[in-house]
Amino acid sequence: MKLQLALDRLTRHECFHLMEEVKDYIDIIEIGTGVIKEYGMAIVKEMRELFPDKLILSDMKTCDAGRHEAYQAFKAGSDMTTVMAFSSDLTIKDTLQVAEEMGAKVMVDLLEVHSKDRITDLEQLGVSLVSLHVGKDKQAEGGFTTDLFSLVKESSFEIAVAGGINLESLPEIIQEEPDIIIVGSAITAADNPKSVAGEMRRIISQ
Ligand SMILES: O=C([C@H](O)CO)[C@H](O)[C@H](O)COP(=O)(O)O
Repeated sequence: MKLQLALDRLTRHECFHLMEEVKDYIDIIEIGTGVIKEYGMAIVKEMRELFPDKLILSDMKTCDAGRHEAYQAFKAGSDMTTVMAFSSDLTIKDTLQVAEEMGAKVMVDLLEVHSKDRITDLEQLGVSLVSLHVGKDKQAEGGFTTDLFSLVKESSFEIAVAGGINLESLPEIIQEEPDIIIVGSAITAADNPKSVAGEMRRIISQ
């Protein structure tokens, strides 16, 4: 089980400072959508240079122009990019094709997908990694809960989970054995990010 740190709603300086602080506990650095919108692909390139041993996911949240955006992410040094599950099949196919060509990976974001039919479509498109995700705004009604796993039950996907996951919710979530735990604010907005990241790593490694 991997721990992915989502760098969202942070300045460039805060992103690098935080990563330095928690790097020992993190497997995947997620450059958040808003951070990419603020600083462009340049910040992905800089992270790649500073953290050559970490996996990097650019949270592009692509919903159109899949080929172009996938090239942007991978050419900047990302190991993974994200595409929205509600996008056209053609967008998802193009993104997957570029990833294959570049030896990289695509995480399909299931934000607001509730239909098992879409899950079947994604399997048929050759998707291998999805994220069960409760969006930031939706978290006002509650964060990620284990009920969400039912959407992908019996699928063969690798599963990532995201949406307000914290030290309190983590122990129950790991019982479902997802492949990737994505955590943002619980670490980035903590008084002591290093101690929260360390504790999360300890819980995941148990
Ligand atoms: O993808 C995310 C969200 O849509 C904001 O861009 C976050 O990276 C993800 O939800 C993890 O962050 P937290 O919910 O703060 O843990």
